Amino acid sequence: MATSLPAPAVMIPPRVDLDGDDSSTLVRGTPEWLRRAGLIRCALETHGCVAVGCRRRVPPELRERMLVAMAGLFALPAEAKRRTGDADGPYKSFGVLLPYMERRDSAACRHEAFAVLNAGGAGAGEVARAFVARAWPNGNDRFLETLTSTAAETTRLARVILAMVIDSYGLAHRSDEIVGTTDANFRMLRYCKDSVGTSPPPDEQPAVALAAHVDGSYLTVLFQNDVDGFELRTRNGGEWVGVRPPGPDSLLVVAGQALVAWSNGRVHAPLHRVVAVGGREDRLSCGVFLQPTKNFVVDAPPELVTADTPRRFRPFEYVDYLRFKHTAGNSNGDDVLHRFAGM
Ligand SMILES: O=C(O)CCC(=O)C(=O)O
Ligand SMILES: [Fe+2]
Repeated sequence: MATSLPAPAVMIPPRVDLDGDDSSTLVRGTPEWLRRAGLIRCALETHGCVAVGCRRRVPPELRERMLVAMAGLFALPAEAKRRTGDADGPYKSFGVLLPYMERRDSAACRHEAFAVLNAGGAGAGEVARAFVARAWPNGNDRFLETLTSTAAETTRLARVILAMVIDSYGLAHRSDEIVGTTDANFRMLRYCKDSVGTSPPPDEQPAVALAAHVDGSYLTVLFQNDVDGFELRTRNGGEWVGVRPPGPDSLLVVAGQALVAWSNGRVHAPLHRVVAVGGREDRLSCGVFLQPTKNFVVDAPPELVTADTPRRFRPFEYVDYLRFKHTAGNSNGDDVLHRFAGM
């Protein structure tokens, strides 16, 4: 009798609503803000991810519009997509494989990604306009408006979540400086059903469409269409579990290594990947990577270095960490921060 692998475990990340109980906004510093901040922090320490509900900032209509816009972008001829790529410019885009991915099997080729760098700060509008002008020389105002709104709102949300985590450690007086020195890169991904769309035979592991990695950001805030495939490795057991997407009302927040370093190892940045689950449609996902600005020195505050929790990482400039992580030969596994800055 044929044996099959057990069905992969699925986790449903805890969900925290940021909209407030009525139409009011959640007010910073209030007991309710701190209560929800505590839930987010706890989820990031335990699982490295959390789902957040935020209809006000990123309403389902905007997500839907962005997903439709992305389908149009990915449907462009390869030549138009390639035009958006520029190793030296702000468009680290189509077909650009990071060194750590090149060394892997064809998994790296099973997805396409566009990155619009610095999509959340001053000058974000210019960057988005330049990106769109490269993809559509005759212009595409609708795409530009959708990209700009989605990147801006998702970035704002990511900054609120980062402030909540910092406040939740009792360090509200440090939030403004840390949150104010962040960059946000917006990323759009497609996992093509033609290359990943067949379910593996029951006795085989699923095909990996985005190689396992950790994010370098403080936080990554993602949403997707209804094609699953995101998996993470749990903190203690180390097994791969599928993450059930939180639905059209919420976004998935994944912790990255900058937050691990800042929190002196309290937050967990999970190793994650995207696998083919077989489908009728392409998987589309997008989101914002909120990270320290290049020359920001990431350093755990003295309040988080205690007798029980001695310093785990030396202070480092974020750009040096990125350089280390993207150097061929330094894999992008969950030990990269430890190898770069571990004490
Ligand atoms: O497609 C996804 O949901 C995950 C993307 C991701 O992990 C990344 O781009 O770092
Ligand atoms: Fe990632």
